[in-house]
Amino acid sequence: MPIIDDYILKNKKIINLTCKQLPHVFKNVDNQEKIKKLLSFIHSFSGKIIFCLNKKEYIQKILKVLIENKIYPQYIEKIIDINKESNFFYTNSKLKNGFFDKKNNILFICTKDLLPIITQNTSIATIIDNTHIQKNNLSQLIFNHPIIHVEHGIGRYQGLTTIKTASIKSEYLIISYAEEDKLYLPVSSLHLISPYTETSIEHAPLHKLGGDEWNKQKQKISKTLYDHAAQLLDIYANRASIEGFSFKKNEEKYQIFSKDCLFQITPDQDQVIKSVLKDMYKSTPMDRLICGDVGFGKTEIAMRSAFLSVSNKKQVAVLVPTTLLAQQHYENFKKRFSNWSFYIDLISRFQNQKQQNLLLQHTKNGKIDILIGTHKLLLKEIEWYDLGLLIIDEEHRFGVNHKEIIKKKYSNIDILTLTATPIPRTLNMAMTGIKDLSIIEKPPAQRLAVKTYIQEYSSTLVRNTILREILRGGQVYYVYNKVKNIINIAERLSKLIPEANIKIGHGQMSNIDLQKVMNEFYNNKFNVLICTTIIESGIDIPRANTIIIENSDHFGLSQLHQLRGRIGRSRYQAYALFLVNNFNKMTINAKKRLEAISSVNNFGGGFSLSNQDLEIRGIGEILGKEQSGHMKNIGFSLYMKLLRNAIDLLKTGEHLSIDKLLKKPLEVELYVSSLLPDNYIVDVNTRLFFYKKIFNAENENNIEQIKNELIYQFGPLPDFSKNLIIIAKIRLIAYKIGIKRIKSNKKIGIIEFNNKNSINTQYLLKIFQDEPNTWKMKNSTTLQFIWHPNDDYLRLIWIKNILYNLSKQS
Ligand SMILES: Nc1ncnc2c1ncn2[C@@H]1O[C@H](COP(=O)(O)OP(=O)(O)OP(=O)(O)O)[C@@H](O)[C@H]1O
Repeated sequence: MPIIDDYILKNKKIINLTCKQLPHVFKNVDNQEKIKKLLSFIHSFSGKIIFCLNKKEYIQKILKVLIENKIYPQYIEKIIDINKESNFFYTNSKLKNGFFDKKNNILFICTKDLLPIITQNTSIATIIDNTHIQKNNLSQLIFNHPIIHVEHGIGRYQGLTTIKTASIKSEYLIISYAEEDKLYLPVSSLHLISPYTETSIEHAPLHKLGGDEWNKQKQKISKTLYDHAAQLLDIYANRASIEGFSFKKNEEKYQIFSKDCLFQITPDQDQVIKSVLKDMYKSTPMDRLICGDVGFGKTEIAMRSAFLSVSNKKQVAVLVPTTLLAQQHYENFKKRFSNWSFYIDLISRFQNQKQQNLLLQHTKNGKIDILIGTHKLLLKEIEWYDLGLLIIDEEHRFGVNHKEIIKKKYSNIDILTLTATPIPRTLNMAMTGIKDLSIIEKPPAQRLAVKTYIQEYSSTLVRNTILREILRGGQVYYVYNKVKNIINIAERLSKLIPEANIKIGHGQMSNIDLQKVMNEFYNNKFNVLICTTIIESGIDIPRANTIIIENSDHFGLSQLHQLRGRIGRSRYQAYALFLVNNFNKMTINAKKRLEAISSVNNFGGGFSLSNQDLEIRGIGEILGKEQSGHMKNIGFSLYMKLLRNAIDLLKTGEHLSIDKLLKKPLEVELYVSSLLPDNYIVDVNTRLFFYKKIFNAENENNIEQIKNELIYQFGPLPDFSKNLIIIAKIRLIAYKIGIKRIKSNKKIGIIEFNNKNSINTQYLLKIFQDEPNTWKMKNSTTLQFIWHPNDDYLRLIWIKNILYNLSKQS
């Protein structure tokens, strides 16, 4: 799953210079060093540049700096204070026609609330003057925010610093602890820290460096982790022991069914379908979660698995959250299976008792092959002739109670769960491996990312937005979530846009009326549907490509994402306009949600939004009460990390202790300067991002890719950064063969092995023979060496080659 940083850097080329440095540039215009950095950035960047400044006085200051340095005429076409422009559409069209179509570099000056609008445009660098907007990326470290270090506990992140000891330069993360102690953490050890979001920022319970408190907490937690891991292993074992049905392949029929699909499935869809079918061929019951963002084509996967089931004479239940979606699926399944004689039916709360009884009878006697329905499918009275597969669509919409019923009622059949925005509990199950997980990462071809705007309500804006859509022949969802007033909204909009043909749809209408409206909308009989969130789940109307949501600050994050997912489902550009009444009156969490939704404006954001949602809401929601208490002490990320280690240890039958859980990290100190200098990458968060990426890389190829990414974005690697890349590769190999520590001073060094290692002893003997003056055994697990070449880079290459050969088994 790409994290947001990744997305920003890879796809949009937005560089956020939200660092503590920049305000100083503005406040302290005499600081030549900082001005130089800023100017070098402007010179090096070939896209468009926005300065997003909070205070008017900064605008004056930066203008002064730029004009004094003759930057203005050469690099900047125009400087405007966008904040003066109150009407978004005016601003936006101006952006499009006036500035952003031009190839020259542009400097934009604006205040932060307008940033989401401007960043819709590609190739923009934004320079933001405080950390406010960055909060939307919660996975990133924020100055002064609490973080947790596995060995030292909770402290506060205080930025990065370069430290030079005996001519060696490296970069360190500063973490402050209680009593003003500070820890300097080498960037190669970033994996030891995790975010801590359990309390408000101010109330984080900081630990004392070297104190006992943290160790005590960890000891306590190891017991809980043990129990939790054992419980999970029990679940895996139970699952593996349940005997299910193993479906038989019928390649010929399956190929015919696949060929009927109206589109070419994407490689991701293909991969996911293969995993699903493979599960179904096995005799243990499938429990697989398919995560694919809104509109990515999960339904076809459901249909193909259903086909395998019914062609094995096994019934299929398709459980969906709303009657509207049930109806849509019913029609789509009927169309998709129209060349086959399988019997498909729909159960809903709108059927009368007689109709329902008949359905129940047909389900019991096996007449029905595929039954689609809402919670009705969970009724006690439903009995199946021979059920083989349960498909749960929009899993995030079902509560714990429903899931309990499912577990009991459908314990030994195959279950396929589909979701775009998994809820924390499900995410957790996938993370701990209780469920198998497949992800559809990419959308079908020809999709365009929805353009999202967050604006205060304005009737002109609403009129313009609706008109633009209907004039190009498209349709509009207008979401207003209070049934009581919805009729007034319809009147207001009819007056405002007499050109539009408007109708209402909501959950309190009779099923027949609602169905009629939806059918008419589907068939383009009118062009604006004013509706509640009933459309939120799965509704698929390719011609509807604008959505306007009133009071969008009252909606949850995944709800907003789902609603936006109703548009942009074909090849047309779609627009989402999230309206709020008053920016200044929004709650902090509402702001965070809207910032998050506008930042995840791309495809595949559902998964990261789920994670962000989790962080906004706090982790209390993820597990039962018992574990969440303990998690509060150590933070969600660390808890999950330790839990995974605990499961691994238990599997090997090892005794579990906190030291083992923490897996002492590998130490590499090689007496060479290695860092990404701040004149190479100015922004501290971007540096951190790359450090994390480099040291988390899974193999050498990944490191090479990151190196190329750096060169592409920031130019040729400085020498110190070349060293960093080699050190990352050294760490990878060292870890793989079971090395505990590599350490050196200017002349000699040591390589210390773990007791369990996989080094090639033949090669070890060979180096003793070939270079007797260089190598000796210091003790049974430690090798000592003398450094040969003088050049730092060559030394690193030398040691890397030695390790590489030690890792090769003959
Ligand atoms: N490979 C593909 N190529 C082209 N169109 C596709 C492809 N896969 C699916 N589609 C179309 O994309 C639209 C969305 O697909 P689908 O309804 O299956 O999405 P979904 O993943 O279920 O979304 P949601 O989570 O919003 O319910 C449908 O109109 C479908 O026909």
